[in-house]
Amino acid sequence: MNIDQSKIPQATAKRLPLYYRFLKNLHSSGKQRVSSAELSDAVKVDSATIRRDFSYFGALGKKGYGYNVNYLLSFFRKTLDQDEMTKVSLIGVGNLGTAFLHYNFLKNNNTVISIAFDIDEEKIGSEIGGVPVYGLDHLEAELPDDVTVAILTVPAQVAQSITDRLIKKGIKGILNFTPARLSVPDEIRIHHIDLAVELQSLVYFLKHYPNE
Ligand SMILES: NC(=O)c1ccc[n+]([C@@H]2O[C@H](COP(=O)([O-])OP(=O)(O)OC[C@H]3O[C@@H](n4cnc5c(N)ncnc54)[C@H](O)[C@@H]3O)[C@@H](O)[C@H]2O)c1
Repeated sequence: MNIDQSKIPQATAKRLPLYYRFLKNLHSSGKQRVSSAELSDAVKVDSATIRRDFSYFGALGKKGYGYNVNYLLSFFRKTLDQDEMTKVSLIGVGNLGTAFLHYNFLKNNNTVISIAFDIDEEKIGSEIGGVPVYGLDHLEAELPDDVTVAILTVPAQVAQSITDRLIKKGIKGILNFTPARLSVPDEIRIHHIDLAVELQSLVYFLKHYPNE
């Protein structure tokens, strides 16, 4: 089935990796079908939302049968480009950056950090978690053209200038962990991740919706 991916709402697209991970586990345990109620319980998304999400990609669960796990998995694999390895760069090999380099992204999807940059002479030339660390001076020379995603874990004050260089070099998407609000051209995609905001939101929900 051919699905126009630009028609999938962003909120739905964001839940795909969640569904994918759970379905992969189901598949490896030998399960062939799953109901939206089971899925809902596992991924903590209400079943009406799941049914709506799945309807965008033509998976219409049958009453009393549920969804075909194989069909969904192959759809997700294609949609999330799981058949292709996505190489990612990481800039700033400090506390956070080092933890990411040690974390095995491959475990859950086909994303791998393949190259890292820093300015610290002690880190430059080393390998951390199997990933080579280069000097930021060599960004333009060393960043391969097929790496189009970058994770930013540098101090906030240098984030914008590094972002400008990354974009010039062809980076299309940035996962920004720094508190800096970055200005980028419209065609560049930035996702901000802020643990403090997430924590605050968690505490807020616990306080105001304790029984949900
Ligand atoms: N989003 C979150 O939830 C969250 C949580 C913790 C920290 N942070 C942010 O993440 C960033 C990194 O935090 P950390 O604790 O790992 O800091 P850190 O000081 O341990 O690491 C920063 C690294 O960046 C390197 N660096 C400095 N200037 C550079 C440059 N111009 N080019 C390349 N590398 C450079 C440093 O040598 C160091 O290795 C900070 O901006 C911090 O505020 C975000």
